[in-house]
Amino acid sequence: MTSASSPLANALAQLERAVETLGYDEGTHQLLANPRRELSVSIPLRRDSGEVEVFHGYRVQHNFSRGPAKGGVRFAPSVDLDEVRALAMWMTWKCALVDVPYGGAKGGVTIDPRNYSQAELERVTRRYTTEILPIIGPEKDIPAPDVGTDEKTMAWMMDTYSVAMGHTVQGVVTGKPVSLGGSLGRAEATSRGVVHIALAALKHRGIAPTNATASVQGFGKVGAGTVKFLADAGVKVLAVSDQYGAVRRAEGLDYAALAAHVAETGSVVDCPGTEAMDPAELLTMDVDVLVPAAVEGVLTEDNAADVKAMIVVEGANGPTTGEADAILNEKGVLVAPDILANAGGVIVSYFEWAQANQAYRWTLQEVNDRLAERMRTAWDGVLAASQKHGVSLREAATVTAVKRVRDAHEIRGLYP
Ligand SMILES: NC(=O)C1=CN([C@@H]2O[C@H](COP(=O)(O)OP(=O)(O)OC[C@H]3O[C@@H](n4cnc5c(N)ncnc54)[C@H](OP(=O)(O)O)[C@@H]3O)[C@@H](O)[C@H]2O)C=CC1
Ligand SMILES: O=C(O)CCC(=O)C(=O)O
Repeated sequence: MTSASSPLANALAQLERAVETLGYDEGTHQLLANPRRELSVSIPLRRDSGEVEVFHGYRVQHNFSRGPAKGGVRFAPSVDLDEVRALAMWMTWKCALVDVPYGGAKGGVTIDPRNYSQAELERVTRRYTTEILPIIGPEKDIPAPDVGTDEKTMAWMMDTYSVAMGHTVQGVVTGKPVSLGGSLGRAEATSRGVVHIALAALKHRGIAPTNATASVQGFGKVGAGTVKFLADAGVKVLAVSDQYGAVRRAEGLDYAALAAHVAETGSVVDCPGTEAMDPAELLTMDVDVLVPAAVEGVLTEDNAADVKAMIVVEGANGPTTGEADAILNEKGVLVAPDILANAGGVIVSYFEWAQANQAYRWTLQEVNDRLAERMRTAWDGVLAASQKHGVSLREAATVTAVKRVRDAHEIRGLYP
């Protein structure tokens, strides 16, 4: 059952508003609301101890009107079919918004990877890949990392798929290790993109980066790089959190010290030179920019009114519930929505796929320059649409993306 503030309810409500604005009929609405294809699988694992455990896994392909489906694979205890449906729908809008030639998909396995050995995670990944193998492929659906997965997961997925095909297929996943055909710059691309948007938003609000402060929720693949690139730009990052707690430093956190401490202990908690703080307080502390970069639904009707940041940059997918979004808009907070702010990852995934298809490697400079250009273009377009129509950045972004997807259906002749 989808609760009123669940990610799926949130994604469907965003779509409904865009459909209303665009004046589409109910048939078109349903075409855009329903995933094209969903696969639920069960994944038996023989644990290192010899016991057998069975996990649930999913791959949802929301739309392929603009190209093959594209989106990450999440390993987390929260994963269920509705969460994956929401994330797949957001991928469709994200890919359309930044104009990469993909539809949207997402996958996941309901598992807490922290409780399993690397050998167990490899077996889970290989079995999951085998189960979803009939519907993935470089021209069908191209997975990538998300919460709880990484380049190693992608290497196992690529290998499992390639063994089944009888030859190496680099284009079946992105976010692979560079030594296996991954792109230079993919690992940090989402964070770089988040920071391009944060800096554009600060500029729009007339705040110099060197006068700005920020807090970042999450210190994983997206959050850690965000701390680094914000600090590199001169922004003082005052606080950061992970699943275990939060830390702060009034003079600004030292990224290198945090990264070294996390490499040693697995958490930002107790990093030397920092003070412990309540993780909930990080979301409402007095900073210019708040970057939620962990999970969905963290800004809610219960804390949105207390948010002091005047800029929120959504590194995570769906961190703001519909109710919180309305409160933040009412307060005049500039919310850079997920489908814009965290699109750097899929943009460089597209570059990685293009490099695999071309069998030609781009330099890091080329990747970063092209990423920056695409993020700037997307920001300018969304800001212009929001100003022209007097709507939030989220509404402007969603309407732009939904229209592109619906237009692709119409041009292809698949339109009802
Ligand atoms: N990776 C990518 O390229 C992209 C990711 N995203 C989105 O960004 C978000 C983060 O993904 P990613 O960085 O890849 O995932 P990771 O698994 O690498 O990191 C997740 C981070 O969130 C932390 N976390 C989890 N739950 C909480 C919580 N309740 N409070 C505070 N921190 C928490 C984790 O803590 P701990 O370290 O303790 O486990 C970890 O630091 C997700 O919404 C994802 O969908 C969006 C676009 C692309
Ligand atoms: O890189 C990709 O293909 C997708 C990344 C992703 O899952 C996301 O943007 O949410």
